[in-house]
Amino acid sequence: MLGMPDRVRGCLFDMDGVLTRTATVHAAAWKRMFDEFLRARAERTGTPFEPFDEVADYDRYVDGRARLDGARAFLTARGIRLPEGSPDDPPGAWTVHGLAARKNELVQAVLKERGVEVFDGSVRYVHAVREAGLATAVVSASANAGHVLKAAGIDGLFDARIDGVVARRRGLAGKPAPDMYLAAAEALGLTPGEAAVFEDAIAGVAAGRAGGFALVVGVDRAGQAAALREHGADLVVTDLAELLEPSS
Ligand SMILES: O=P(O)(O)OC[C@H]1O[C@@H](O)[C@H](O)[C@@H](O)[C@@H]1O
Repeated sequence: MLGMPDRVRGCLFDMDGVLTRTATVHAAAWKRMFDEFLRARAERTGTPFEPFDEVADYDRYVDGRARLDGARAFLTARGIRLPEGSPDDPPGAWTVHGLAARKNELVQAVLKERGVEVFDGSVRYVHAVREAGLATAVVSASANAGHVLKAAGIDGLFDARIDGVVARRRGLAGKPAPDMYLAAAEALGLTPGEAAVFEDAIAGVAAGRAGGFALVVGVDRAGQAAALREHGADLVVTDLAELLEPSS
């Protein structure tokens, strides 16, 4: 039913890039923040400025991961060691917290200015899933998820939400660990074998595979179908509306 095995009784949706058109907002904010930092550091150390790649670096190091995890992963990949700092660090300070705070400042400014758009095919699919009697949850690394869902007008479509705020409070490991998806299935009263995962990020499909879910659907928004399959997607679509077609 709806492209899923019959044993599936609940659907667990990533948010940025699956439900809402916000992955590009995050990618642009990561680029602006890291480029500000990398340029200043290059000047200070007399080394060449190598910008953040909005596609390759985003997909590989930060997409789907919690803000601090993403900041750390990219810095480590560049061989840059910064102090961890603390949540009180001013945005832009040369610490993991400071850079993450600057990225969040940029994301929030864009969301405030432009609002949030949804993927219509995804919203139609969520409605169809609910009409079929299945439970739904949002599983997002973002600490801004509650605000984004509300701004998009779709917060009422989900029975549970495990987001960046909940993960921090409960000490859940972020994607690619399966913990957030497992917590969402549990919140719906389901086993992983009764739930399907919908993800556009490499770290997200990897979390779905690691959790042993009934189905992992990769949503390819950036021409990375092969990588999504390789890391855990059982099937890949470019839009969830494809799963509404009668042949599926
Ligand atoms: O910074 P936030 O809003 O807590 O979001 C954390 C991460 O959330 C994920 O959903 C995005 O794919 C990442 O790009 C983002 O950085």
